[in-house]
Amino acid sequence: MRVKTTRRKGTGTVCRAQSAEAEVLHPAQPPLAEEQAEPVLAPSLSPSDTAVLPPDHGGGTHQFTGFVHRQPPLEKGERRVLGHTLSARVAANYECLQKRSKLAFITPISKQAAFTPAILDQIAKAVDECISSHMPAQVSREASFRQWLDALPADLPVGNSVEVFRIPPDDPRQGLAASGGLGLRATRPLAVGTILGPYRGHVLFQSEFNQRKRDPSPQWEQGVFAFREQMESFGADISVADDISPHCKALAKVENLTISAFMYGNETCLINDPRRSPLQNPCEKVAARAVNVELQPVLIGSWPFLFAVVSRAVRAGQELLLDYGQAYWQLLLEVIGDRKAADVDLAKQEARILAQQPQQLSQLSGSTTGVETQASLQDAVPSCSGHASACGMVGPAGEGGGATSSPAIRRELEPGCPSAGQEASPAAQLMEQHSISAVADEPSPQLPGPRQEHVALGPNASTPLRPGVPRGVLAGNPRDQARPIGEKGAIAKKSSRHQPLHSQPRR
Ligand SMILES: C[S@@+](CC[C@H](N)C(=O)[O-])C[C@H]1O[C@@H](n2cnc3c(N)ncnc32)[C@H](O)[C@@H]1O
Repeated sequence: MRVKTTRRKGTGTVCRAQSAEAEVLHPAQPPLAEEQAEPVLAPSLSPSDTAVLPPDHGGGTHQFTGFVHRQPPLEKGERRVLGHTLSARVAANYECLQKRSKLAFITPISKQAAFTPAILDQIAKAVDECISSHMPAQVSREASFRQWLDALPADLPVGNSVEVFRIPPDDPRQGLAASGGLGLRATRPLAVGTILGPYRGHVLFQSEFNQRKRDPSPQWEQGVFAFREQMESFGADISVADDISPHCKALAKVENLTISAFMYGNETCLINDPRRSPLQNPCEKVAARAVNVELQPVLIGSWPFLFAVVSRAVRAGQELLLDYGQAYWQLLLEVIGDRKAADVDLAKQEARILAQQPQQLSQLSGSTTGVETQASLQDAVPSCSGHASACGMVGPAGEGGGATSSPAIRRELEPGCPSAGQEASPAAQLMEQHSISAVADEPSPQLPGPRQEHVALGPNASTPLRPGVPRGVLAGNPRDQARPIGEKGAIAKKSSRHQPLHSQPRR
């Protein structure tokens, strides 16, 4: 969701005093009788009959989901702020920007009339109150803005005004219930401006995100394409308009940021899209009244954080719904197409190998069953030795599953692997003797090659789940510098082999 900001001076901003004085709100907050926002409430899930509890992130395949109780541990250099786990590179930029920040503000970035200035003010105040109520006791209200920033809590809870539920089988949205989908609903009436919580996730530069989605953890057993699908499905771009503020020029020049809730998410990552059949018709439009939540970027100091905020009054029991945007669904369709093509390709290869050489393969593996033969074949497929992780390969059979034997996947994922000119491994030589490599190396016309992806939406496009963002100089490395963002109101997607498609992934 790349959102053009039309921030009005003096609105939607909470100014925190730099001095030892108490915080100053300005402008004065007008009372909003009907649309009184509430700060995020204490954590807990309502134990209703259909409520679903999140899995722990603690090993086993169940960790591979969006909504997790415990997030993965921090990697070296990473930092967790307000539910946003910043990669080491992002964290370095964050620290640098915040250190130099002259902005002692909490500023929701206004976008496309989603919220009135009064509601933006209210959001700013609610964020401030929510953060303050989760600050360590030693950071008083009189702390300087810098101290306050340094002490921002690692996470903020989602209150018990929402609960997770399983989508019922009679839900009119095609495929949502069948995929075992979860959703989020209100447990009581929610007013416009209510903050549901941070959109918790892993914040990466776009280039890091592209690398990460090709590099699943060794425990992931469903192939690289399925991993990518999940990463995209829970991804959102953190979008800040270039002219967000004269104080934030540096930020506007940072490379695009993506946040993925996959394996990191809280309840907010379960907010569904209201479209009926977006996977059949990704261009399906959404009636504004069907949407009741926005992913709202809020600048805290000089850094944008994403919060899920109620944008239309919600009744108790009503599902919370977010317009993912057409670009999301177009990209998701593309990703699903890639995954299916890889599956088909793999199945074909395995069938052909088994049909052609069952006897020899049995002898080769010393086994007599087809299953064992497949397993030993996967063992024999040359791997990117020493590059397993960087190449996105999932290792030997038993760890990575059959998907790694797909040449298409290897083509896409093995930039660091031995090239054709290099000496083949003993296993590869053995395979060659048995006519296996010819099959494995056959090009697959259905499969896409590596692609460069970039999705950005202009201010007039409907909001995709993936917000777009900043570009820039702060990334330091020229390779990380901004890529062009599309024309206003347009979708810009670069693909070396594909026509521009739009948006996003799914589970
Ligand atoms: C961010 S997740 C939302 C939570 C998801 N339902 C779950 O159970 O994890 C986004 C995914 O939910 C599914 N989804 C959301 N809205 C949908 C809709 N209107 N129709 C079909 N699938 C939908 C898609 O699989 C999509 O990629």
